[in-house]
Amino acid sequence: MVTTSAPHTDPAPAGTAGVLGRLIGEARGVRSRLVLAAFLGALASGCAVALMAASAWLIARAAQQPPVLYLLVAVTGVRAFGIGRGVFRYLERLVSHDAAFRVLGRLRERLMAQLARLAPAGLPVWRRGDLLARLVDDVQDTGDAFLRGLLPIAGAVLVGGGTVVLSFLILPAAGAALLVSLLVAGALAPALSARRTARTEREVVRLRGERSRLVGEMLDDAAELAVLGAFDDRLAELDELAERNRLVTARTARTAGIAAGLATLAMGAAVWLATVAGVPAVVQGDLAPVLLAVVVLTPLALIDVVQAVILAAGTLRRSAASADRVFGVLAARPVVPDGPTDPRPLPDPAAGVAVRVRDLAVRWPGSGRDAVSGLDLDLRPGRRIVLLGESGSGKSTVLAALLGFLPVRSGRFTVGPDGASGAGGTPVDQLDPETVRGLFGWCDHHAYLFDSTIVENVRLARPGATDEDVHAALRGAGAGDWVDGLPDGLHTRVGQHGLAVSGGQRQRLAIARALLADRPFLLADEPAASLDRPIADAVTATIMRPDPRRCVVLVSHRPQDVEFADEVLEMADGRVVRRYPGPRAD
Ligand SMILES: Nc1ncnc2c1ncn2[C@@H]1O[C@H](COP(=O)(O)OP(=O)(O)OP(=O)(O)O)[C@@H](O)[C@H]1O
Repeated sequence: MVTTSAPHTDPAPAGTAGVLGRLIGEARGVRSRLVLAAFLGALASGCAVALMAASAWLIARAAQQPPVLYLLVAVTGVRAFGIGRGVFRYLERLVSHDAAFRVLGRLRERLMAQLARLAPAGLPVWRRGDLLARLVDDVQDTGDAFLRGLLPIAGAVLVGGGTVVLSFLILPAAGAALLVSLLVAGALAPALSARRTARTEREVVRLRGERSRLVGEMLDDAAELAVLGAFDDRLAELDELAERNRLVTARTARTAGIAAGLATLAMGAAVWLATVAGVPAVVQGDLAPVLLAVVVLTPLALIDVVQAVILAAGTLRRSAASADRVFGVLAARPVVPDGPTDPRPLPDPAAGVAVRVRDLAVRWPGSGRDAVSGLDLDLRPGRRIVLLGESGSGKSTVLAALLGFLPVRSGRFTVGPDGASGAGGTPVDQLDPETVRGLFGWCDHHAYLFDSTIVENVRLARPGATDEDVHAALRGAGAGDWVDGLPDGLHTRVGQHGLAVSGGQRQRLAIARALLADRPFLLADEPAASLDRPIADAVTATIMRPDPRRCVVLVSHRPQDVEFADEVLEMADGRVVRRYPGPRAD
């Protein structure tokens, strides 16, 4: 079976500033939307501050009992700011989410393309659950860097700066006091909390990946763990992770709480300082009494703004840790290099294609030795080759190499028209890897079935195929009678992971897929493994049925399978140790 595993360690985490810089780089094309969102956010917060200032002025002025006409503008202003706050916040949400989702959409597309480049040999460097956490939760958190991080901070700077200028114009001492308070509340408090929680935010994200990995493994292997009695150990491990997560989260929350308290105190100090500076100014006639209410009360409206900055600072650190994990996937180098920019054309498959392998050596990522070496192989239309050998002798690796899942370390691997000499073939590294892979059909005993119908599961191999084509492939795979006997026929659902079908039926669906794909080369990796002898014989006979257009390579543990072969290769320790013609050889 073609599976891979290699230890993976993420590179050292990048600093928050570096990751955020890269994230801003990712926002190409939506930057004007982000700037607009920052302005709309500032307008919404600005309306809240203006509402407080206008209300303060209105109350103070009303206390002087002027003709009501003098109050009308302020009354209208209070209404307008009250409405404006909601309207601008709504618009800000609309624009910022639109921008963030565009960035995330592009990021997800690139991640999917990267997974396709890495699969299959390069993917298992991440455990499944961890990779899933990176693709779902971490990408989501990455979007928060804009929505709950950068934008609230940009809005706070704009509205905080504007309020300081306003206060300064009314009473310079109050403006200066507000500036200092804002620096303490909006910069010093978040910076202090950042120092204390720099590692914990990263740890929260890492623990989430760990948890996801563990839960994934428990769900995948639930039956085996239950039988082995190992479920409780896993649950205990999960509990331990949850406890560590609780401790780390509590520490982060405590620090954020202290920072929020400090910020509130600083803003309270701004109110107090404005009062201390404002009252003598009123007594000396330097400040109108109604404006005293404005400079004293306005800082209160900024408390929400600075609290949002403190939350944003925490969000930015967590988002940066998440984005770093996402960028880690994007930065992974594929095991097999991308194809040439200007690939040579393939021979026309209809006219017959031949694959020629000479002295080929390949090795798995992370392994220090070649899994297969010195391999010679000739695949031509109509040939049936059986690979025999002990477990671990390298049979599946030969198929992985043919499928282009592993790079050629040494030797020759060429594709050319049938009948051409070796020199007539083109080396695979000069061809488009996808096109070369398109020459091969693949069928192994772990064929994955999606929770869908039989027809859709088989049609995966050729998306444009009609129901009749699928039915013909199923008949070819010896599953025609079984499918016809089902109440819903082709449209019967196979259940989650194909649990509603037996092992033999699953194999036949896998063969039907390979037949429907109708590729010139069919690679079958122990398709009859774990099947009863009569069913295994029937499945193998179906795959090895003579077809002058198709070449089949069968990996098998069953010596009796040589009866179908033109050529038999026996492998041991990654090398072909014996090669002889099969009974069907010309
Ligand atoms: N992902 C991998 N990473 C590292 N080494 C691997 C990997 N997959 C296979 N190998 C190694 O390659 C060698 C050949 O394994 P391979 O799976 O090709 O043997 P096989 O003959 O197909 O065995 P089986 O019959 O059990 O499937 C073994 O030493 C194995 O440990």
